[in-house]
Amino acid sequence: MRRAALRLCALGKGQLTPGRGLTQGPQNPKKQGIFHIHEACSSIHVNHVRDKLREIVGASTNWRDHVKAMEERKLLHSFLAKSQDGLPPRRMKDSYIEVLLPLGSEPELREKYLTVQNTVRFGRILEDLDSLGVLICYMHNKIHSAKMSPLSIVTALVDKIDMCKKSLSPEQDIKFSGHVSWVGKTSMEVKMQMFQLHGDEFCPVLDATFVMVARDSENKGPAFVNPLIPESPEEEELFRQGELNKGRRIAFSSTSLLKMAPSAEERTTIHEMFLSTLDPKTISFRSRVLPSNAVWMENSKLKSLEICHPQRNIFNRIFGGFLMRKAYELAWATACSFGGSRPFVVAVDDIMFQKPVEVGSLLFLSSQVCFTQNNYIQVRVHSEVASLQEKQHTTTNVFHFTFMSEKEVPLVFPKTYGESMLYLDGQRHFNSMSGPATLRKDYLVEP
Ligand SMILES: CCCCCCCCCCCCCCCCCC(=O)SCCNC(=O)CCNC(=O)[C@H](O)C(C)(C)COP(=O)(O)OP(=O)(O)OC[C@H]1O[C@@H](n2cnc3c(N)ncnc32)[C@H](O)[C@@H]1OP(=O)(O)O
Repeated sequence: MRRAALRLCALGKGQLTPGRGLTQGPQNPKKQGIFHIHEACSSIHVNHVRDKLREIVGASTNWRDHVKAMEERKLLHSFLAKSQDGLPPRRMKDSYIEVLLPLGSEPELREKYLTVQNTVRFGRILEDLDSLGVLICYMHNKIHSAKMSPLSIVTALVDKIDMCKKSLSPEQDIKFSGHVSWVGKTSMEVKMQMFQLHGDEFCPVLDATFVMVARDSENKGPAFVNPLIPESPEEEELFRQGELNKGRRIAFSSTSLLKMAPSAEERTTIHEMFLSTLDPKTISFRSRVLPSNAVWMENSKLKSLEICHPQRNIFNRIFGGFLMRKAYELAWATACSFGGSRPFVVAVDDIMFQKPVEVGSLLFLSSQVCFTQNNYIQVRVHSEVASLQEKQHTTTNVFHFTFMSEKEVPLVFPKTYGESMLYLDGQRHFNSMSGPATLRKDYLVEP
């Protein structure tokens, strides 16, 4: 079964090894998973990540110049490699970056990340991870003689994010690091970690794996990426894991309920739920009665609409991080309204960017509770786009979030066959989360 993508785990120092597998120098932070404060000096400021990206893709800060600049990217086509063999291999440390988010020392920056409960907005962290992942891939594919890159790198998948620390403080500096850990022909796996300052040490709080895909200068077709050469047994293990991850993703998608019937056990679950909603007074399959302490799935929905303005775009596509933040915040509100108390996110399952969201489109987000158990609420967010001219809607993403509520929550009951499939899918995502019972209340992550 597929592992949950964002998982809260009890973490002892040393459970994560930042930059693990990297062989030397400043790229090899302490194996124990802790940075000392004086080691933070080589980091770039979080605001510079986007400046650097702008420079690399040749984007402007205003829309009119940006459109022109994107047109000019056509000229970069000639720099694209005809085959992967024509590209020089890179090492993991070539793409290694450290980024500082100085929440402690820059109060004006803190405002952007602050929740009303005085914790860090997790949606903002998702956005930063997305931008960092793209920058890391550009470092891997850097052409040393050119300032701009002919590649358009897009986020394809948030494979997993493991939270490893209790609540994130908005008053302590945060540090990110990451590097490319595996490459295919046109795709790259990126591993990133996040640390927060405690005393004079940066301690691990989050571990993330994204998959990015390289496209040509105009983002119209695939483009080759530089090969990756592991340099040590640790790096070889990371690379091998990347290969296994690819196989695991294929296997997981082939058993999707969109392709295959539910298992016998799952069918029994659904039938028993159906029987428990039949009205004993009428011998009929049609009269349905909601059991006590339960909610019909259709009554657990929240929806939102975004008009996709140019502000958050790359290659005329809306940033993946922005989409993740919007979906996450809607899911949080859905869990809050369903459970009637404050929810804490415990898992984010793989977020697949199936289709781009074009600047100017309408983005419809639809969030729904699809499975519950004890204090846990499994929320699914479906996102689709429509252009202003055409009425036709296209699915771009499906997000799965697991929340833990302060109180026990009602059961959710499907009425239709389609809702039953949503229920089973939610259950699969919930069960793929390892050890929810071990999660503690102080492992808080807010919207
Ligand atoms: C006022 C003006 C303002 C302007 C501001 C401008 C500022 C710019 C600078 C600041 C930038 C900062 C923002 C950071 C941007 C972040 C990037 C994004 O968000 S990007 C936006 C958000 N993202 C999007 O919009 C992306 C939307 N999605 C897509 O476009 C497509 O689905 C696709 C391209 C990702 C794949 O298309 P598909 O037809 O399937 O392609 P192929 O069959 O050719 O396969 C190619 C390779 O991909 C692999 N692979 C594929 N899928 C997966 C997967 N799920 N899982 C794993 N792997 C996957 C597949 O195995 C193969 O690998 P390999 O064997 O070659 O190694």
